[in-house]
Amino acid sequence: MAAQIAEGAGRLLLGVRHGGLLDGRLIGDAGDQLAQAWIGAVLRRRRPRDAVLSEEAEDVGDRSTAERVWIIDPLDGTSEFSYGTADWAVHVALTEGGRPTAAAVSIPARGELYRSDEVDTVGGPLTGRIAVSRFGGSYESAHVANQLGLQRVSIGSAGAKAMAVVRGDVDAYVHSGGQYEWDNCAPVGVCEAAGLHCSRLDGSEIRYNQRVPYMPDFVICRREIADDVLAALDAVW
Ligand SMILES: Nc1ncnc2c1ncn2[C@@H]1O[C@H](COP(=O)(O)O)[C@@H](OP(=O)(O)O)[C@H]1O
Ligand SMILES: [Mg+2]
Repeated sequence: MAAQIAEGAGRLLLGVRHGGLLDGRLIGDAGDQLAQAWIGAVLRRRRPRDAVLSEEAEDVGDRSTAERVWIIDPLDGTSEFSYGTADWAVHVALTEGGRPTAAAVSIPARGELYRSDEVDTVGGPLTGRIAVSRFGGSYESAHVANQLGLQRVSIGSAGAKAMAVVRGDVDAYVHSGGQYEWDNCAPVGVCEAAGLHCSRLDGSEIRYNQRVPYMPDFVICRREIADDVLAALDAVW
């Protein structure tokens, strides 16, 4: 279900970009609203008993007592989507007891769909690269890059950066300074299924469906470098 939703919303969003008829703020708003409307309708019809936390909607259901909560970002990387690049994503995760148990991330402009039930374990040679935000990343990510000698690669959208680790394009994605649960829940669900290290910057487990859905810091990286990344962070975090 998560994968179908991520793929379907991705098709809708490609439709929103069709023909270059909209631009700027208008295209971002249209994308956010249309993807949210469709995803909300699907979950109401198909999973009426589950609670839903989405960037673009009021909370649905009582998240404080619900065991099953869908955490959705209908369009992550709205500014990249508006700008016309390919680094934007749809995030769909089911959490149970605060952990993602089924997750999908689509990167529609690349024709890619990542799903926790089918993703391969990430292997192959390390690349010596780290994904950072288009806005340059944080002090902590720069420190990790310097300590491990990683080259920084700018990618928009949390989902697109996380999937760059899954694809094997980069070895790590280190974020601090703010994000919400919808920005990283489905990406973390896919990355965990792909055998990657995922934790808060202090090394603790990432838990979702908190009362205030703020998830401001995390690291996603290849297991081979996880100890070194956490040791580097220990000095600054
Ligand atoms: N300091 C911060 N506080 C809140 N949200 C942040 C943030 N930094 C990044 N984000 C959100 O995380 C997503 C990826 O950002 P970035 O590409 O800069 O890494 C974006 O989501 P949206 O595009 O869904 O708004 C962005 O809004
Ligand atoms: Mg987002």
